[in-house]
Amino acid sequence: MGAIANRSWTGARGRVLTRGGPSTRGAAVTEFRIAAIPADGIGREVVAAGRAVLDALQAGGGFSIAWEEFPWGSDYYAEHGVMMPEDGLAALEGFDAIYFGAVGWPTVPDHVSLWGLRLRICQGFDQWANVRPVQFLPGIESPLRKADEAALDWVVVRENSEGEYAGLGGRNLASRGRGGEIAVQSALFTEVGCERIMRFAFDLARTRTRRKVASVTKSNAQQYGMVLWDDVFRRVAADYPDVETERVLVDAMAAKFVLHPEDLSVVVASNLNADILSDLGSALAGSLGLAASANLNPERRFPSMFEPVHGSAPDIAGRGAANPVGAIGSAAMMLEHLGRREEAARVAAAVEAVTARGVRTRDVGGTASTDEVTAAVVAELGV
Ligand SMILES: NC(=O)c1ccc[n+]([C@@H]2O[C@H](COP(=O)([O-])OP(=O)(O)OC[C@H]3O[C@@H](n4cnc5c(N)ncnc54)[C@H](O)[C@@H]3O)[C@@H](O)[C@H]2O)c1
Ligand SMILES: O=C(O)[C@H](O)[C@@H](O)C(=O)O
Ligand SMILES: [K+]
Ligand SMILES: [Mn+2]
Repeated sequence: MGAIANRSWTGARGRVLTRGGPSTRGAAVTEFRIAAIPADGIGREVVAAGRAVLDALQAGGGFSIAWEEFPWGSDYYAEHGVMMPEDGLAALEGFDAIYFGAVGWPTVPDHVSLWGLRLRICQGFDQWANVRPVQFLPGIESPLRKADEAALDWVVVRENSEGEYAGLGGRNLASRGRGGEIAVQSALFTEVGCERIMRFAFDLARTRTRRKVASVTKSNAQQYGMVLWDDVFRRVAADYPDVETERVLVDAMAAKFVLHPEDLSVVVASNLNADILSDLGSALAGSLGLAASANLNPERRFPSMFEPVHGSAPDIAGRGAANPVGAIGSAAMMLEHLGRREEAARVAAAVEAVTARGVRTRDVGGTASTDEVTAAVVAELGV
């Protein structure tokens, strides 16, 4: 996780807050306006944890955070019939960043909750790059026998605006009579969409020790969209002769995650392929609860959104058992995005010190609660 803070997730083109910019109050104190959307289940528990860490950090001076919390999610849906208000995006637009928990609860169909909140924000704000690091933390055991710090250190770069999540298709209940229903779910691949995520991946690879990008494809079976994906990859790669490349079919990449993790650095994949692979990567690092992510609008025309990779985990919600490390790591990525690298590095180092000491939640073999891990991280910050 140290690497989360030490690298620029926006790649070589990374700039600090050109959109709007922070307001300044008093001498050299920067104030960030951050929208918190905890949403559902353990999303609420881990957002509270991440906020506690950031609040402890801001108490130490240098910057301050003006939080505004939005009560959107499945409870809001029960009351209002929508996951967020019609003008919700307009309400978020003026913020410097969005800190998100997780959306989804058994009372609302998952496709309604996901499309009504997370995808509405990601797609509405053109957060087309979803950056999901997979990293080794001290004191945490990986299910991979051979994994150590060097082997488990890669980033899944997820195309976050189109592909299998284009929402194209439909269901026809009537045309073929009872029992004959049909549904079509199409994927959309555009040259522009493929090119921008691939350039992002190559720029990111140039900031890493191992300059390599692996492209995940399925062009043997998907002869239109994925062949375009491959063609664009080849063309973009030609502009980065200093970066090693590889093209791997998604099923083989799943195996490679397990068998040759040391051979990966940046992994670029379409929306659905990356969604699946990033959960596998998190599990290999030890738990879904460890993984951080950033939904970036790299041009900074809109706020970017930071959230743990995991969902609302109804099976453990409300018990104080959620691992807050993924959410805290996402808060560190948010700080880095806001230009506070030094503080981001301190958060990452504090988390590493805490896991190394054995203060861990149950999913990673410990006995500590969400609050205990959070308090240990805050104490470690020493502010
Ligand atoms: N970005 C998001 O908001 C997001 C992501 C994934 C799933 N979802 C939604 O979340 C709901 C539950 O989905 P799911 O069960 O498939 O995935 P999940 O990520 O919520 O949980 C999968 C498993 O991992 C465990 N887990 C996840 N996060 C953990 C943490 N921080 N600490 C300890 N254990 C953790 C859970 O207990 C569960 O056993 C669904 O409604 C789904 O649509 C939302
Ligand atoms: O966007 C998705 O696919 C889901 O919310 C979730 O699985 C995620 O990874 O964000
Ligand atoms: K999430
Ligand atoms: Mn997922």
